[in-house]
Amino acid sequence: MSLFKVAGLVKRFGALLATDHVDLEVQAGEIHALIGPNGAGKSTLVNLISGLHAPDAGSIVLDGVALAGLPMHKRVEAGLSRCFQITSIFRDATVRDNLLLAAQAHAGSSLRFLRPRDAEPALFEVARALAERVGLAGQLERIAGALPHGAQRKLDVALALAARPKLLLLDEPMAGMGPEDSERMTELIHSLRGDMAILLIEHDMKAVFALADRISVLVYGRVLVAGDAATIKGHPQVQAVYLGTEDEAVEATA
Ligand SMILES: Nc1ncnc2c1ncn2[C@@H]1O[C@H](COP(=O)(O)OP(=O)(O)OP(=O)(O)O)[C@@H](O)[C@H]1O
Repeated sequence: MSLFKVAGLVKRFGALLATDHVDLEVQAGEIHALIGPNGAGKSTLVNLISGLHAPDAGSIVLDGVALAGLPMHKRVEAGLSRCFQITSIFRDATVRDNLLLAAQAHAGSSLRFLRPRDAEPALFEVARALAERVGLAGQLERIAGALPHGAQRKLDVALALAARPKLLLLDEPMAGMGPEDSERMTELIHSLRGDMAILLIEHDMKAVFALADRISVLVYGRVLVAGDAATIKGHPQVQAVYLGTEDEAVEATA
């Protein structure tokens, strides 16, 4: 049984069908990439999943919990965590303070039974472990806004990991990165494999093909095809969408 399932999801913006009866399944521990040309509806789908938009129809289920209709914090409680295209860090605070805030926000019942004097070291340890997880253990005292772009994106991932998600949504984690930082981010995402399921929205095809167990191709709001990297690479309609003319792309989704 899949960990995460989207079925018949629809979102309209006026006359525009931005999400056209989308079905999507992510297995536990799987990295599932969502690709598609500009305007295909990737961000809209991610916004529906995370709760920024309300769907017009369809269901979104994570580990048996129906997410559609739940406020964002309830979705986080259900096991969903999201990294944003624009980083959500506190730029004037240190890396440690960013992580402490995130750790505290998600500590929930795990700290309730500790005395206050024991809770603080426990939070510091969570913050340290999160920094280590993303390769920022040596940067804890640095002001987050002064970190290089690649390190800020890593911090963003660490903040999302603080929620200990079952499903991590990564929205263009390589955006604005040079080849070296992209390579490092690919390694980081690879290191998360198995600990949680990941839904990866990314334009960097090298990273997508290196990481994804399965890929769904979105075109004009619809899933054109879903499959492993070999299936997607060899799919003539996908090639038409990416390499062909607009007409071919329209035919591909017809
Ligand atoms: N809030 C909105 N109001 C009206 N139309 C919208 C809104 N958000 C997105 N759209 C439209 O929905 C369609 C899908 O856009 P979306 O941003 O989801 O695509 P995308 O695949 O994420 O594109 P990109 O790769 O460029 O980020 C586009 O035609 C876009 O103009």
